[in-house]
Amino acid sequence: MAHDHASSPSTRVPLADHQADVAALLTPLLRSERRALGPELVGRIAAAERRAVIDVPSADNSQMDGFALACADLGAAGEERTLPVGTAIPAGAAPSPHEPGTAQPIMTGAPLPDGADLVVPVEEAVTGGFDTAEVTLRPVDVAAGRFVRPRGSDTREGDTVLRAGDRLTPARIAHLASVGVRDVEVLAPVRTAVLSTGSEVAGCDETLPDGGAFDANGPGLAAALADAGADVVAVGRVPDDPAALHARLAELAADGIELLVTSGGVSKGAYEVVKLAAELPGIELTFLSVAMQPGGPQGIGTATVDGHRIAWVALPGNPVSSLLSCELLLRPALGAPARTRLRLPVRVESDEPSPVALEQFRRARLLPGGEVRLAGGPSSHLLGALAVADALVIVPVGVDAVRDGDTLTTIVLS
Ligand SMILES: Nc1nc2c(c(=O)[nH]1)N[C@H]1C(S)=C(S)[C@@H](COP(=O)(O)OP(=O)(O)OC[C@H]3O[C@@H](n4cnc5c(N)ncnc54)[C@H](O)[C@@H]3O)O[C@H]1N2
Ligand code: MOO
Repeated sequence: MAHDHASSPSTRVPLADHQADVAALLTPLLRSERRALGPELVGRIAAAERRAVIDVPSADNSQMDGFALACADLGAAGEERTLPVGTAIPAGAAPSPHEPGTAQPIMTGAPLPDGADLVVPVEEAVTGGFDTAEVTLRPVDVAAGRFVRPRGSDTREGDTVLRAGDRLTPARIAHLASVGVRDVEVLAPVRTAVLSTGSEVAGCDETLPDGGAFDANGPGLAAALADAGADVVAVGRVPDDPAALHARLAELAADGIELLVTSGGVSKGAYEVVKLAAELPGIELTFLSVAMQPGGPQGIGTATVDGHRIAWVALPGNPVSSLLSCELLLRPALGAPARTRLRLPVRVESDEPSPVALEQFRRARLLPGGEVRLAGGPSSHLLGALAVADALVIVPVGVDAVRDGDTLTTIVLS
């Protein structure tokens, strides 16, 4: 059954409210799974906190190939001292206490013996070296702790090294491994289907009908949803025929789809296929107008087919509208980490009007000097400008124009 909330200005729904509704729809789909650390986890989103199992470094160790010794056996900085060469300490050794009065060869990463308190790098040996009986050192500095990496100076046992919502990156995976974490809880990808609606929409391997459009939304939404952590298992198209859409829903239900994202068919035309399909049994969709541009017309609800319930987010068909809606509604609802938001001065050639009742999202390029320049106009078919944009400038409700030099909140997309 369809519920159509009128879209007069007074009934427009604030973006934040619709974001909350989409998040609530998807929350039951967000489950976690335990996975061993591995390269396939790059981009996955942590579902639980993890803490360091050990101190890193695990012992005070040497930062240089050189000589471990006691400050007391050296003179002032720059002064030469000749010392007998003691027992060498390779990385991985468990050294005995420091032999007082000696300079013990020590390699980078090897534990500092008890009683030694600095390392003089081998480059500061004037004569002799690792394999001579004596070495003459002229250290440029003799401070205790020189070239010693203290135990736990990177991370301490018990430190939080991963929080729920963090995205796993190569550096995070390296850090987790270094502190003894072997596996992590990550969000299980939501089994998702993307359907582009519209009889004018053709696949890139098809002949374009007169006046038609190649399907931009299927590939674009699939990529954006995968980037947000979804498992996109089906990407398809349906014509403006509610029966065809209904038949497709049955296939998706049989395939265990948990989330359906459609584009198109939600505005005010005579052949709005999603709205028409919403009259069919098992479908509960609410249509609304969100106070945003692009992306005003939206739908949300469920389809229950053969006892299988699919969460359904119905996005508008214009390519920029669907992709921006995915960014603002579905990405956070899938648990992806929030994008960086910066307050930046905006550069425009001349005043750019903005609908005062709507939160407007303008495509933009970040400038090297910490400013941002609008790219292309506000129309929601201008996909080329979105393709080169690395930022979205938010023009809030109540603002009627962007003027050169205005400072506005900017979402960094890259
Ligand atoms: N009388 C009104 N007309 C429209 C309104 C309105 O409030 N009153 N809203 C406009 C806004 S805003 C948007 S956004 C669109 C949304 O329309 P639909 O969701 O019904 O989308 P369609 O009509 O199916 O398509 C719109 C546009 O996008 C092209 N399109 C659709 N799918 C794809 C695709 N997969 N790949 C590439 N291009 C696609 C389609 O050909 C149309 O040009 O409604 C406005 N109208
Ligand atoms: O909301 Mo529509 O997306 O402005 O073109």
